[in-house]
Amino acid sequence: MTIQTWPDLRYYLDEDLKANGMTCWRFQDRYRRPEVYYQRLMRKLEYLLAQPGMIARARRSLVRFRFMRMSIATGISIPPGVFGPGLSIAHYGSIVVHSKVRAGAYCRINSATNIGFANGGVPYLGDHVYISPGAVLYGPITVGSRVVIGANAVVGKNVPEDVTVAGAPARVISNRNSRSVMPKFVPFPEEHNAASN
Ligand SMILES: CC(=O)SCCNC(=O)CCNC(=O)[C@H](O)C(C)(C)COP(=O)(O)OP(=O)(O)OC[C@H]1O[C@@H](n2cnc3c(N)ncnc32)[C@H](O)[C@@H]1OP(=O)(O)O
Repeated sequence: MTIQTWPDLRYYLDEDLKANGMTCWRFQDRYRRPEVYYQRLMRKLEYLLAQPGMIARARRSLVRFRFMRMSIATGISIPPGVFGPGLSIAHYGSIVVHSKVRAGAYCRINSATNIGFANGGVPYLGDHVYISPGAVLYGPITVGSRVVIGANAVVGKNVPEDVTVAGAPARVISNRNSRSVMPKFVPFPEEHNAASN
């Protein structure tokens, strides 16, 4: 699912706020939560990229400019169209994600992480994947839903659902899933919840 319509955009913005522990967006949050502001500009850009016409193109240029400026200010480089609804970016600071990566809903990503291209492809991540600080994911791999990637893990192979992996190279260290490490405010809706715990 990607953002195509105005209701899609509203849905993504609402789920992103929930996943970041917020109930509404106020002007001052641009300065208090710059990583969430970055994310909102990313969602607006995703919406505008799907709109035809001259006006949309003009608005797209403006939003893209503000998005790029926030990218430099926050150190976050997540291209539009990568993460599903309910993304939660834990802190500003270096986060780099390749534009072809696809990730599901309600993922949480920490700083000093990199999800990138290698061996001819990029990772595909399921829902509710928790990425700890310093993790690197690369290559044409699949990371199952509700996985925890440990701090400083180097992940270059497929990871099954509902496990915790850590180390370099990463290996499964337990069958604990991301429910145990996600903050309480990250939603686990029923449809994303079937196999957890
Ligand atoms: C600013 C902020 O606060 S942002 C938030 C930052 N914090 C985080 O993101 C939390 C990151 N947490 C981790 O990395 C944790 O280690 C987890 C969640 C991956 C694993 O936690 P647990 O399931 O409790 O694992 P546990 O501590 O029992 O360790 C099990 C084994 O894995 C090893 N292990 C755990 N984490 C790692 C790791 N990141 N890298 C390598 N080995 C690890 C342990 O040494 C232990 O090995 P042993 O059995 O040989 O002694």
